[in-house]
Amino acid sequence: MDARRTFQVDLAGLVDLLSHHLYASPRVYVRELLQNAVDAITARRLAEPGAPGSVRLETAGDGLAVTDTGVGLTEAQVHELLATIGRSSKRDDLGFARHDFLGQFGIGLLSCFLVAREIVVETRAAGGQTVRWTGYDDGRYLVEALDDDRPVGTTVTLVPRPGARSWFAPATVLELARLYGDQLPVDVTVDGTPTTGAVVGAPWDAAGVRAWTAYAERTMGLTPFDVIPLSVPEAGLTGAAFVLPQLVNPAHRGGHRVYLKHMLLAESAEGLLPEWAFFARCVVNTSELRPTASREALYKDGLLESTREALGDQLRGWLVRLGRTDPRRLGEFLRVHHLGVKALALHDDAMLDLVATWWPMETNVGRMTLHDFRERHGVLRYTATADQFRQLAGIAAAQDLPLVNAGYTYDTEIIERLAQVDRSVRTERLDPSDLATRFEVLDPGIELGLRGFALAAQRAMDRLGCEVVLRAFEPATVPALYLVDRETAFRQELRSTRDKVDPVWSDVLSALDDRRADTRPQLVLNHRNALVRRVTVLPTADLVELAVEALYGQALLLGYHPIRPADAALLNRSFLGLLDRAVPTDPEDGA
Ligand SMILES: Nc1ncnc2c1ncn2[C@@H]1O[C@H](COP(=O)(O)OP(=O)(O)OP(=O)(O)O)[C@@H](O)[C@H]1O
Repeated sequence: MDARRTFQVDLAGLVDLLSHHLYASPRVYVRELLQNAVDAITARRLAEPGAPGSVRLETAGDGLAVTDTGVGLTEAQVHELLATIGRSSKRDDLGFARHDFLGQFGIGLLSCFLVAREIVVETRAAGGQTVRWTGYDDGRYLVEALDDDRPVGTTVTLVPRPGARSWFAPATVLELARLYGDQLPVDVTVDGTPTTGAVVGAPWDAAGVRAWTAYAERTMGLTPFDVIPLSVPEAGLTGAAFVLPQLVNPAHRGGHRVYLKHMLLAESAEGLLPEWAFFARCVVNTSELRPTASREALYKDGLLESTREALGDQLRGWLVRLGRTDPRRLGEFLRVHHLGVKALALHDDAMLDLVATWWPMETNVGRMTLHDFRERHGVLRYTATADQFRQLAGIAAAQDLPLVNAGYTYDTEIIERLAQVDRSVRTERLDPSDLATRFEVLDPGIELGLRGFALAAQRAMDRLGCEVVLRAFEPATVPALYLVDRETAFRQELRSTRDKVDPVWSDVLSALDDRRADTRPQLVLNHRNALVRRVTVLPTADLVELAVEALYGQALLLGYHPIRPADAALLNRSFLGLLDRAVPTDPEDGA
């Protein structure tokens, strides 16, 4: 005996699955109905090219009727296609989706049960009799032959579920039909109002910038900085990328408006552009990319990947072209989107060149591009933090050292990458302690005369692990500089972090620390500065200490160095000490 049986399907359970796990919202029911109507018209036109193509949605009573001029179904087809979940007429003999059609899974009609308790399909195929199929949400269905002579086509009528009536409000149906179907190549009306064609269409093939701009304003509420036409023939894709007029957060990946065979798939699809292209939003129509079963996103496959690359190339091409033909406009673009372009430059030579040629950077000899800086000054000398630039820009300029502020995001990497890509590019990261080697040493006679001062000053600074050096440098207005080499600065920061974190991290950080490698930070006093010269001849060691401590504190603050507790205590002491000496004592006050 053959023990094989057929699965039973619990329709209520399946509808629940669809509504809670497959579709994001019941609103997709309008899309599925439109899609079936359009596919039926396509099927009819395959045999009868001049056949009418219209879809009428009518919100009579509290339900909805959708009438199409498509192929219709024979009674046998009704039994086969409507009564079997997962059966579709839109797949070929091998079970692949047929290219002409939108549907493929054989579950679309089921989605109507998200909002309807009853679905009635009245349909007539050419040469056949009208058939009425009534499906109930408990899984029963009824098929009857009708004796009427309606034109070839189908009317699907939905009887709302209690609680789902709002999905059938005329304004809602109109809005949804427009949303999903405004690009369909057939006439769709909702209660007589057209929703397709020139009224709200996208200018797919007209492709004029003005038409696209108007489209972007209408659908995305933005006036693009520019419109880049897109085309990827292997994906049957055409459309446009809108360059955003404002800065967007790179972490917030914007979605794209994707139409699949002219039916809206998603208003915010991801994965169509490479991540770096966050300055653009697309609207595209594709015939070859595949939808996920919920039809709300693109299926991630090799074709999507190669399409993404091709679209990335088209955006990159636009940027490079703009650099060649309209640098002023490229400048405007970069002012808004430089972060994205710089991120791109880390991997892409054309973008690297674009940034080096067109992006003006802050330098201590005025704003200029890296390209111009190199032409004028040879070596790309830079500081890796903006604080260091602020501290050293003026001093370096006075020593004739042109300096780029590479403290902004990606700038250091970009400069270093320039040297990797082109061996003739020389770069140099300025180490503050190297700067001291460019300062003039004092005349040995003068130096000898200041020995007493130097000893007292060094005594004051020993407590802070700092070495006092006397030099002469420009600008003379700067009395003192606190210079610490890069490695030591790093370890100092590590130590101050370690003091603040919990023991586990503290141990990890200790392992990175090697005090023996520390070089002592230097307090460089400027003998060209009049105040410093006066300090060097102060009569007592006490006063020298106070004054040197004050100069130290000022140099720390000026250089944006971190203030440790010991520094704060010292600043306090020297400030109050100096104040005490500056303010006359009150004769009345015994103290
Ligand atoms: N308006 C219609 N006119 C003619 N045939 C229809 C109509 N609506 C549905 N059908 C038939 O019913 C079948 C099942 O429809 P259903 O919407 O469930 O799945 P599908 O459109 O094939 O695939 P998908 O789940 O991807 O939408 C279709 O393949 C089609 O043959």
